[in-house]
Amino acid sequence: MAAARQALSSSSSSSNKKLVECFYDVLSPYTWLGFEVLCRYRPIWNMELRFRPVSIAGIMHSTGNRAPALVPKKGEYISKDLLRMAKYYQVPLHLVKDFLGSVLEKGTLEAMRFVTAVDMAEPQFLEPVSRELWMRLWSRDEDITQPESILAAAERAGLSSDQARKLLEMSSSPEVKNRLKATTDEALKYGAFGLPSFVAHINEEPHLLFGSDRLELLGHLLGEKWLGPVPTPSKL
Ligand SMILES: N[C@@H](CCC(=O)N[C@@H](CS)C(=O)NCC(=O)O)C(=O)O
Repeated sequence: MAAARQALSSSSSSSNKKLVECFYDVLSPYTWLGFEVLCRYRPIWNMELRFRPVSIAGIMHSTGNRAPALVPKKGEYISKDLLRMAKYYQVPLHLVKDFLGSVLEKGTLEAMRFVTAVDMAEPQFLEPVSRELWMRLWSRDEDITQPESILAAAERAGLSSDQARKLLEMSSSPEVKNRLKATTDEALKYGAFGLPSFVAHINEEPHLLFGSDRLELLGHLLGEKWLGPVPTPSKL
């Protein structure tokens, strides 16, 4: 909350942009869809978009929730829904063959600690590093748990191998672990129970929205027009 207040005061003094926080973990495929569409709207809507890395495992554990894919019928539905949404949202998402074993079991804690280190030390790389991790896992079905996988994503995002190694070292520090936990706690305080969780700050009131399918409503709350998942200049 303190971070949101600080971002609000520094942004609102220089512009009227409304702060939108996107709480995310690269384990979540639905979040990737929402993340990409919000990036497309950043130059269109009068908003300041802030990416906030969290731990989805921490959110699930604290709220007593669990991954919907663990309910077999939901898992079946989600496999179809994700592909339909990916096509509609124009995000190159494909299904992971062994989601329960290779993703849920191993988790993304190391990857999200790395992302948090990037946020703290090289914030200009936060967006591309997150995208490259999603590309590895949810587009090419590649590992993101091993250090070399994380380093490969970081270098693809434009970090030098030296920078990436330093960030990897930093990602096991208490500062980074505490920051990831603090951001996860912030999301929980806003009422998050899953991801993506977006928090729109309107008239100093935080509004929590859950789901990549809530972006039209987000636009409505911001007083902005929804132009579909792929807004083009001709529609402006
Ligand atoms: N309808 C939502 C589904 C989002 C979703 O299922 N997110 C998962 C992680 S990928 C989650 O956290 N689910 C928690 C829940 O459904 O309670 C969307 O379109 O984004």
